Amino acid sequence: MKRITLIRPDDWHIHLRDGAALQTTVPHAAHQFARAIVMPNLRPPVTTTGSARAYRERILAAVPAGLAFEPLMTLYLTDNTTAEEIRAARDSGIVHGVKLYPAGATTNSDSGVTDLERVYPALEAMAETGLPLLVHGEVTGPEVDIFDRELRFIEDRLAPLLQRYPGLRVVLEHITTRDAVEFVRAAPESVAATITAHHLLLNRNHMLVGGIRPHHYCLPVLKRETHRQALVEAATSGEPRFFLGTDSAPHAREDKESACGCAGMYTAPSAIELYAEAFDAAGALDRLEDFASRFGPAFYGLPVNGDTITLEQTDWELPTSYPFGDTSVVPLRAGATVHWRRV
Ligand SMILES: NC(=O)N[C@@H](CC(=O)O)C(=O)O
Ligand SMILES: [Zn+2]
Ligand SMILES: [Zn+2]
Repeated sequence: MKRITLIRPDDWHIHLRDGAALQTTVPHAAHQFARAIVMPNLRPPVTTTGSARAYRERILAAVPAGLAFEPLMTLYLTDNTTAEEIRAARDSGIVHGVKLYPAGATTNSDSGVTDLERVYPALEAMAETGLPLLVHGEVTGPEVDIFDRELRFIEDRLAPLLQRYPGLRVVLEHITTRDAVEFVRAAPESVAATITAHHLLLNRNHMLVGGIRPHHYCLPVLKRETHRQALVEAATSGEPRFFLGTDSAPHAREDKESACGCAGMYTAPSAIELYAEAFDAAGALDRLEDFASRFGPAFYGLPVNGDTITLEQTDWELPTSYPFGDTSVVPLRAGATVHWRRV
């Protein structure tokens, strides 16, 4: 039986939600990962260090006894974020990034940035202090096809932004296209990208062929197979600027299985196993540890974790759903087989 031991991984992009949902999301994350970059798109969003500190306490209160889990907090960038707020965040030691959601791009992004010019003072402070900008890289104009929104963001928004702030540290989150891979490769070393397990495993046929599958709908939306292949190639390349970020994004079952379903896949319960499947399929299991456990800490200037996890190639079935507050959440692979398992 194939087995692999890794330095304990971290998740550099997760949605834990809030309130009762934390009782589900935090244990799932903490069983997998030592640390996670926690996205701030709550309602209302986490826009200040004070609210990040309070959210961090609520997360820590949901960590199961006996597990160590460190939430790495982020602020939600708005048109009104000041340079002082950025400096306070940096000085706090608990905030590790600032998230740019173009207004209207994704779940709970209506308080997002309407025009990059409005956040120049905040970006300047980030470039000065080295606090990374974490980017949901999609434009939102109704005239732009949903499959082109990442590329348009890169060319029309991100490239000029990096010209203006060459020192700015940027993580292009949950990349989905060959174009994004090429952009990161050509960009300065201060630019990196996270890649999800679902974008390594699925293409848009998995969402649309044989019936529309709301649990395979996320943003940026799944792309064609050639893009998936480019992502696998990047993730398994050993290049340190591509690292693990699950973008695990739970929504209540009824909000997904709906005439207007929410975007997001819940991958936290079996995230590292799903990555192992993708790396194994590419014949690159020996590259998983760097991607999952070393490159993220290196980018964020943090030490690698001191303990390990072991995975073995065994089939097991994921539950069809998990409790989620007073409702339920359907994970990716619900009721189906996962081919790797933590031991
Ligand atoms: N990825 C998603 O499809 N959804 C995320 C938001 C995001 O990361 O864009 C969510 O918060 O639900
Ligand atoms: Zn996003
Ligand atoms: Zn996300």
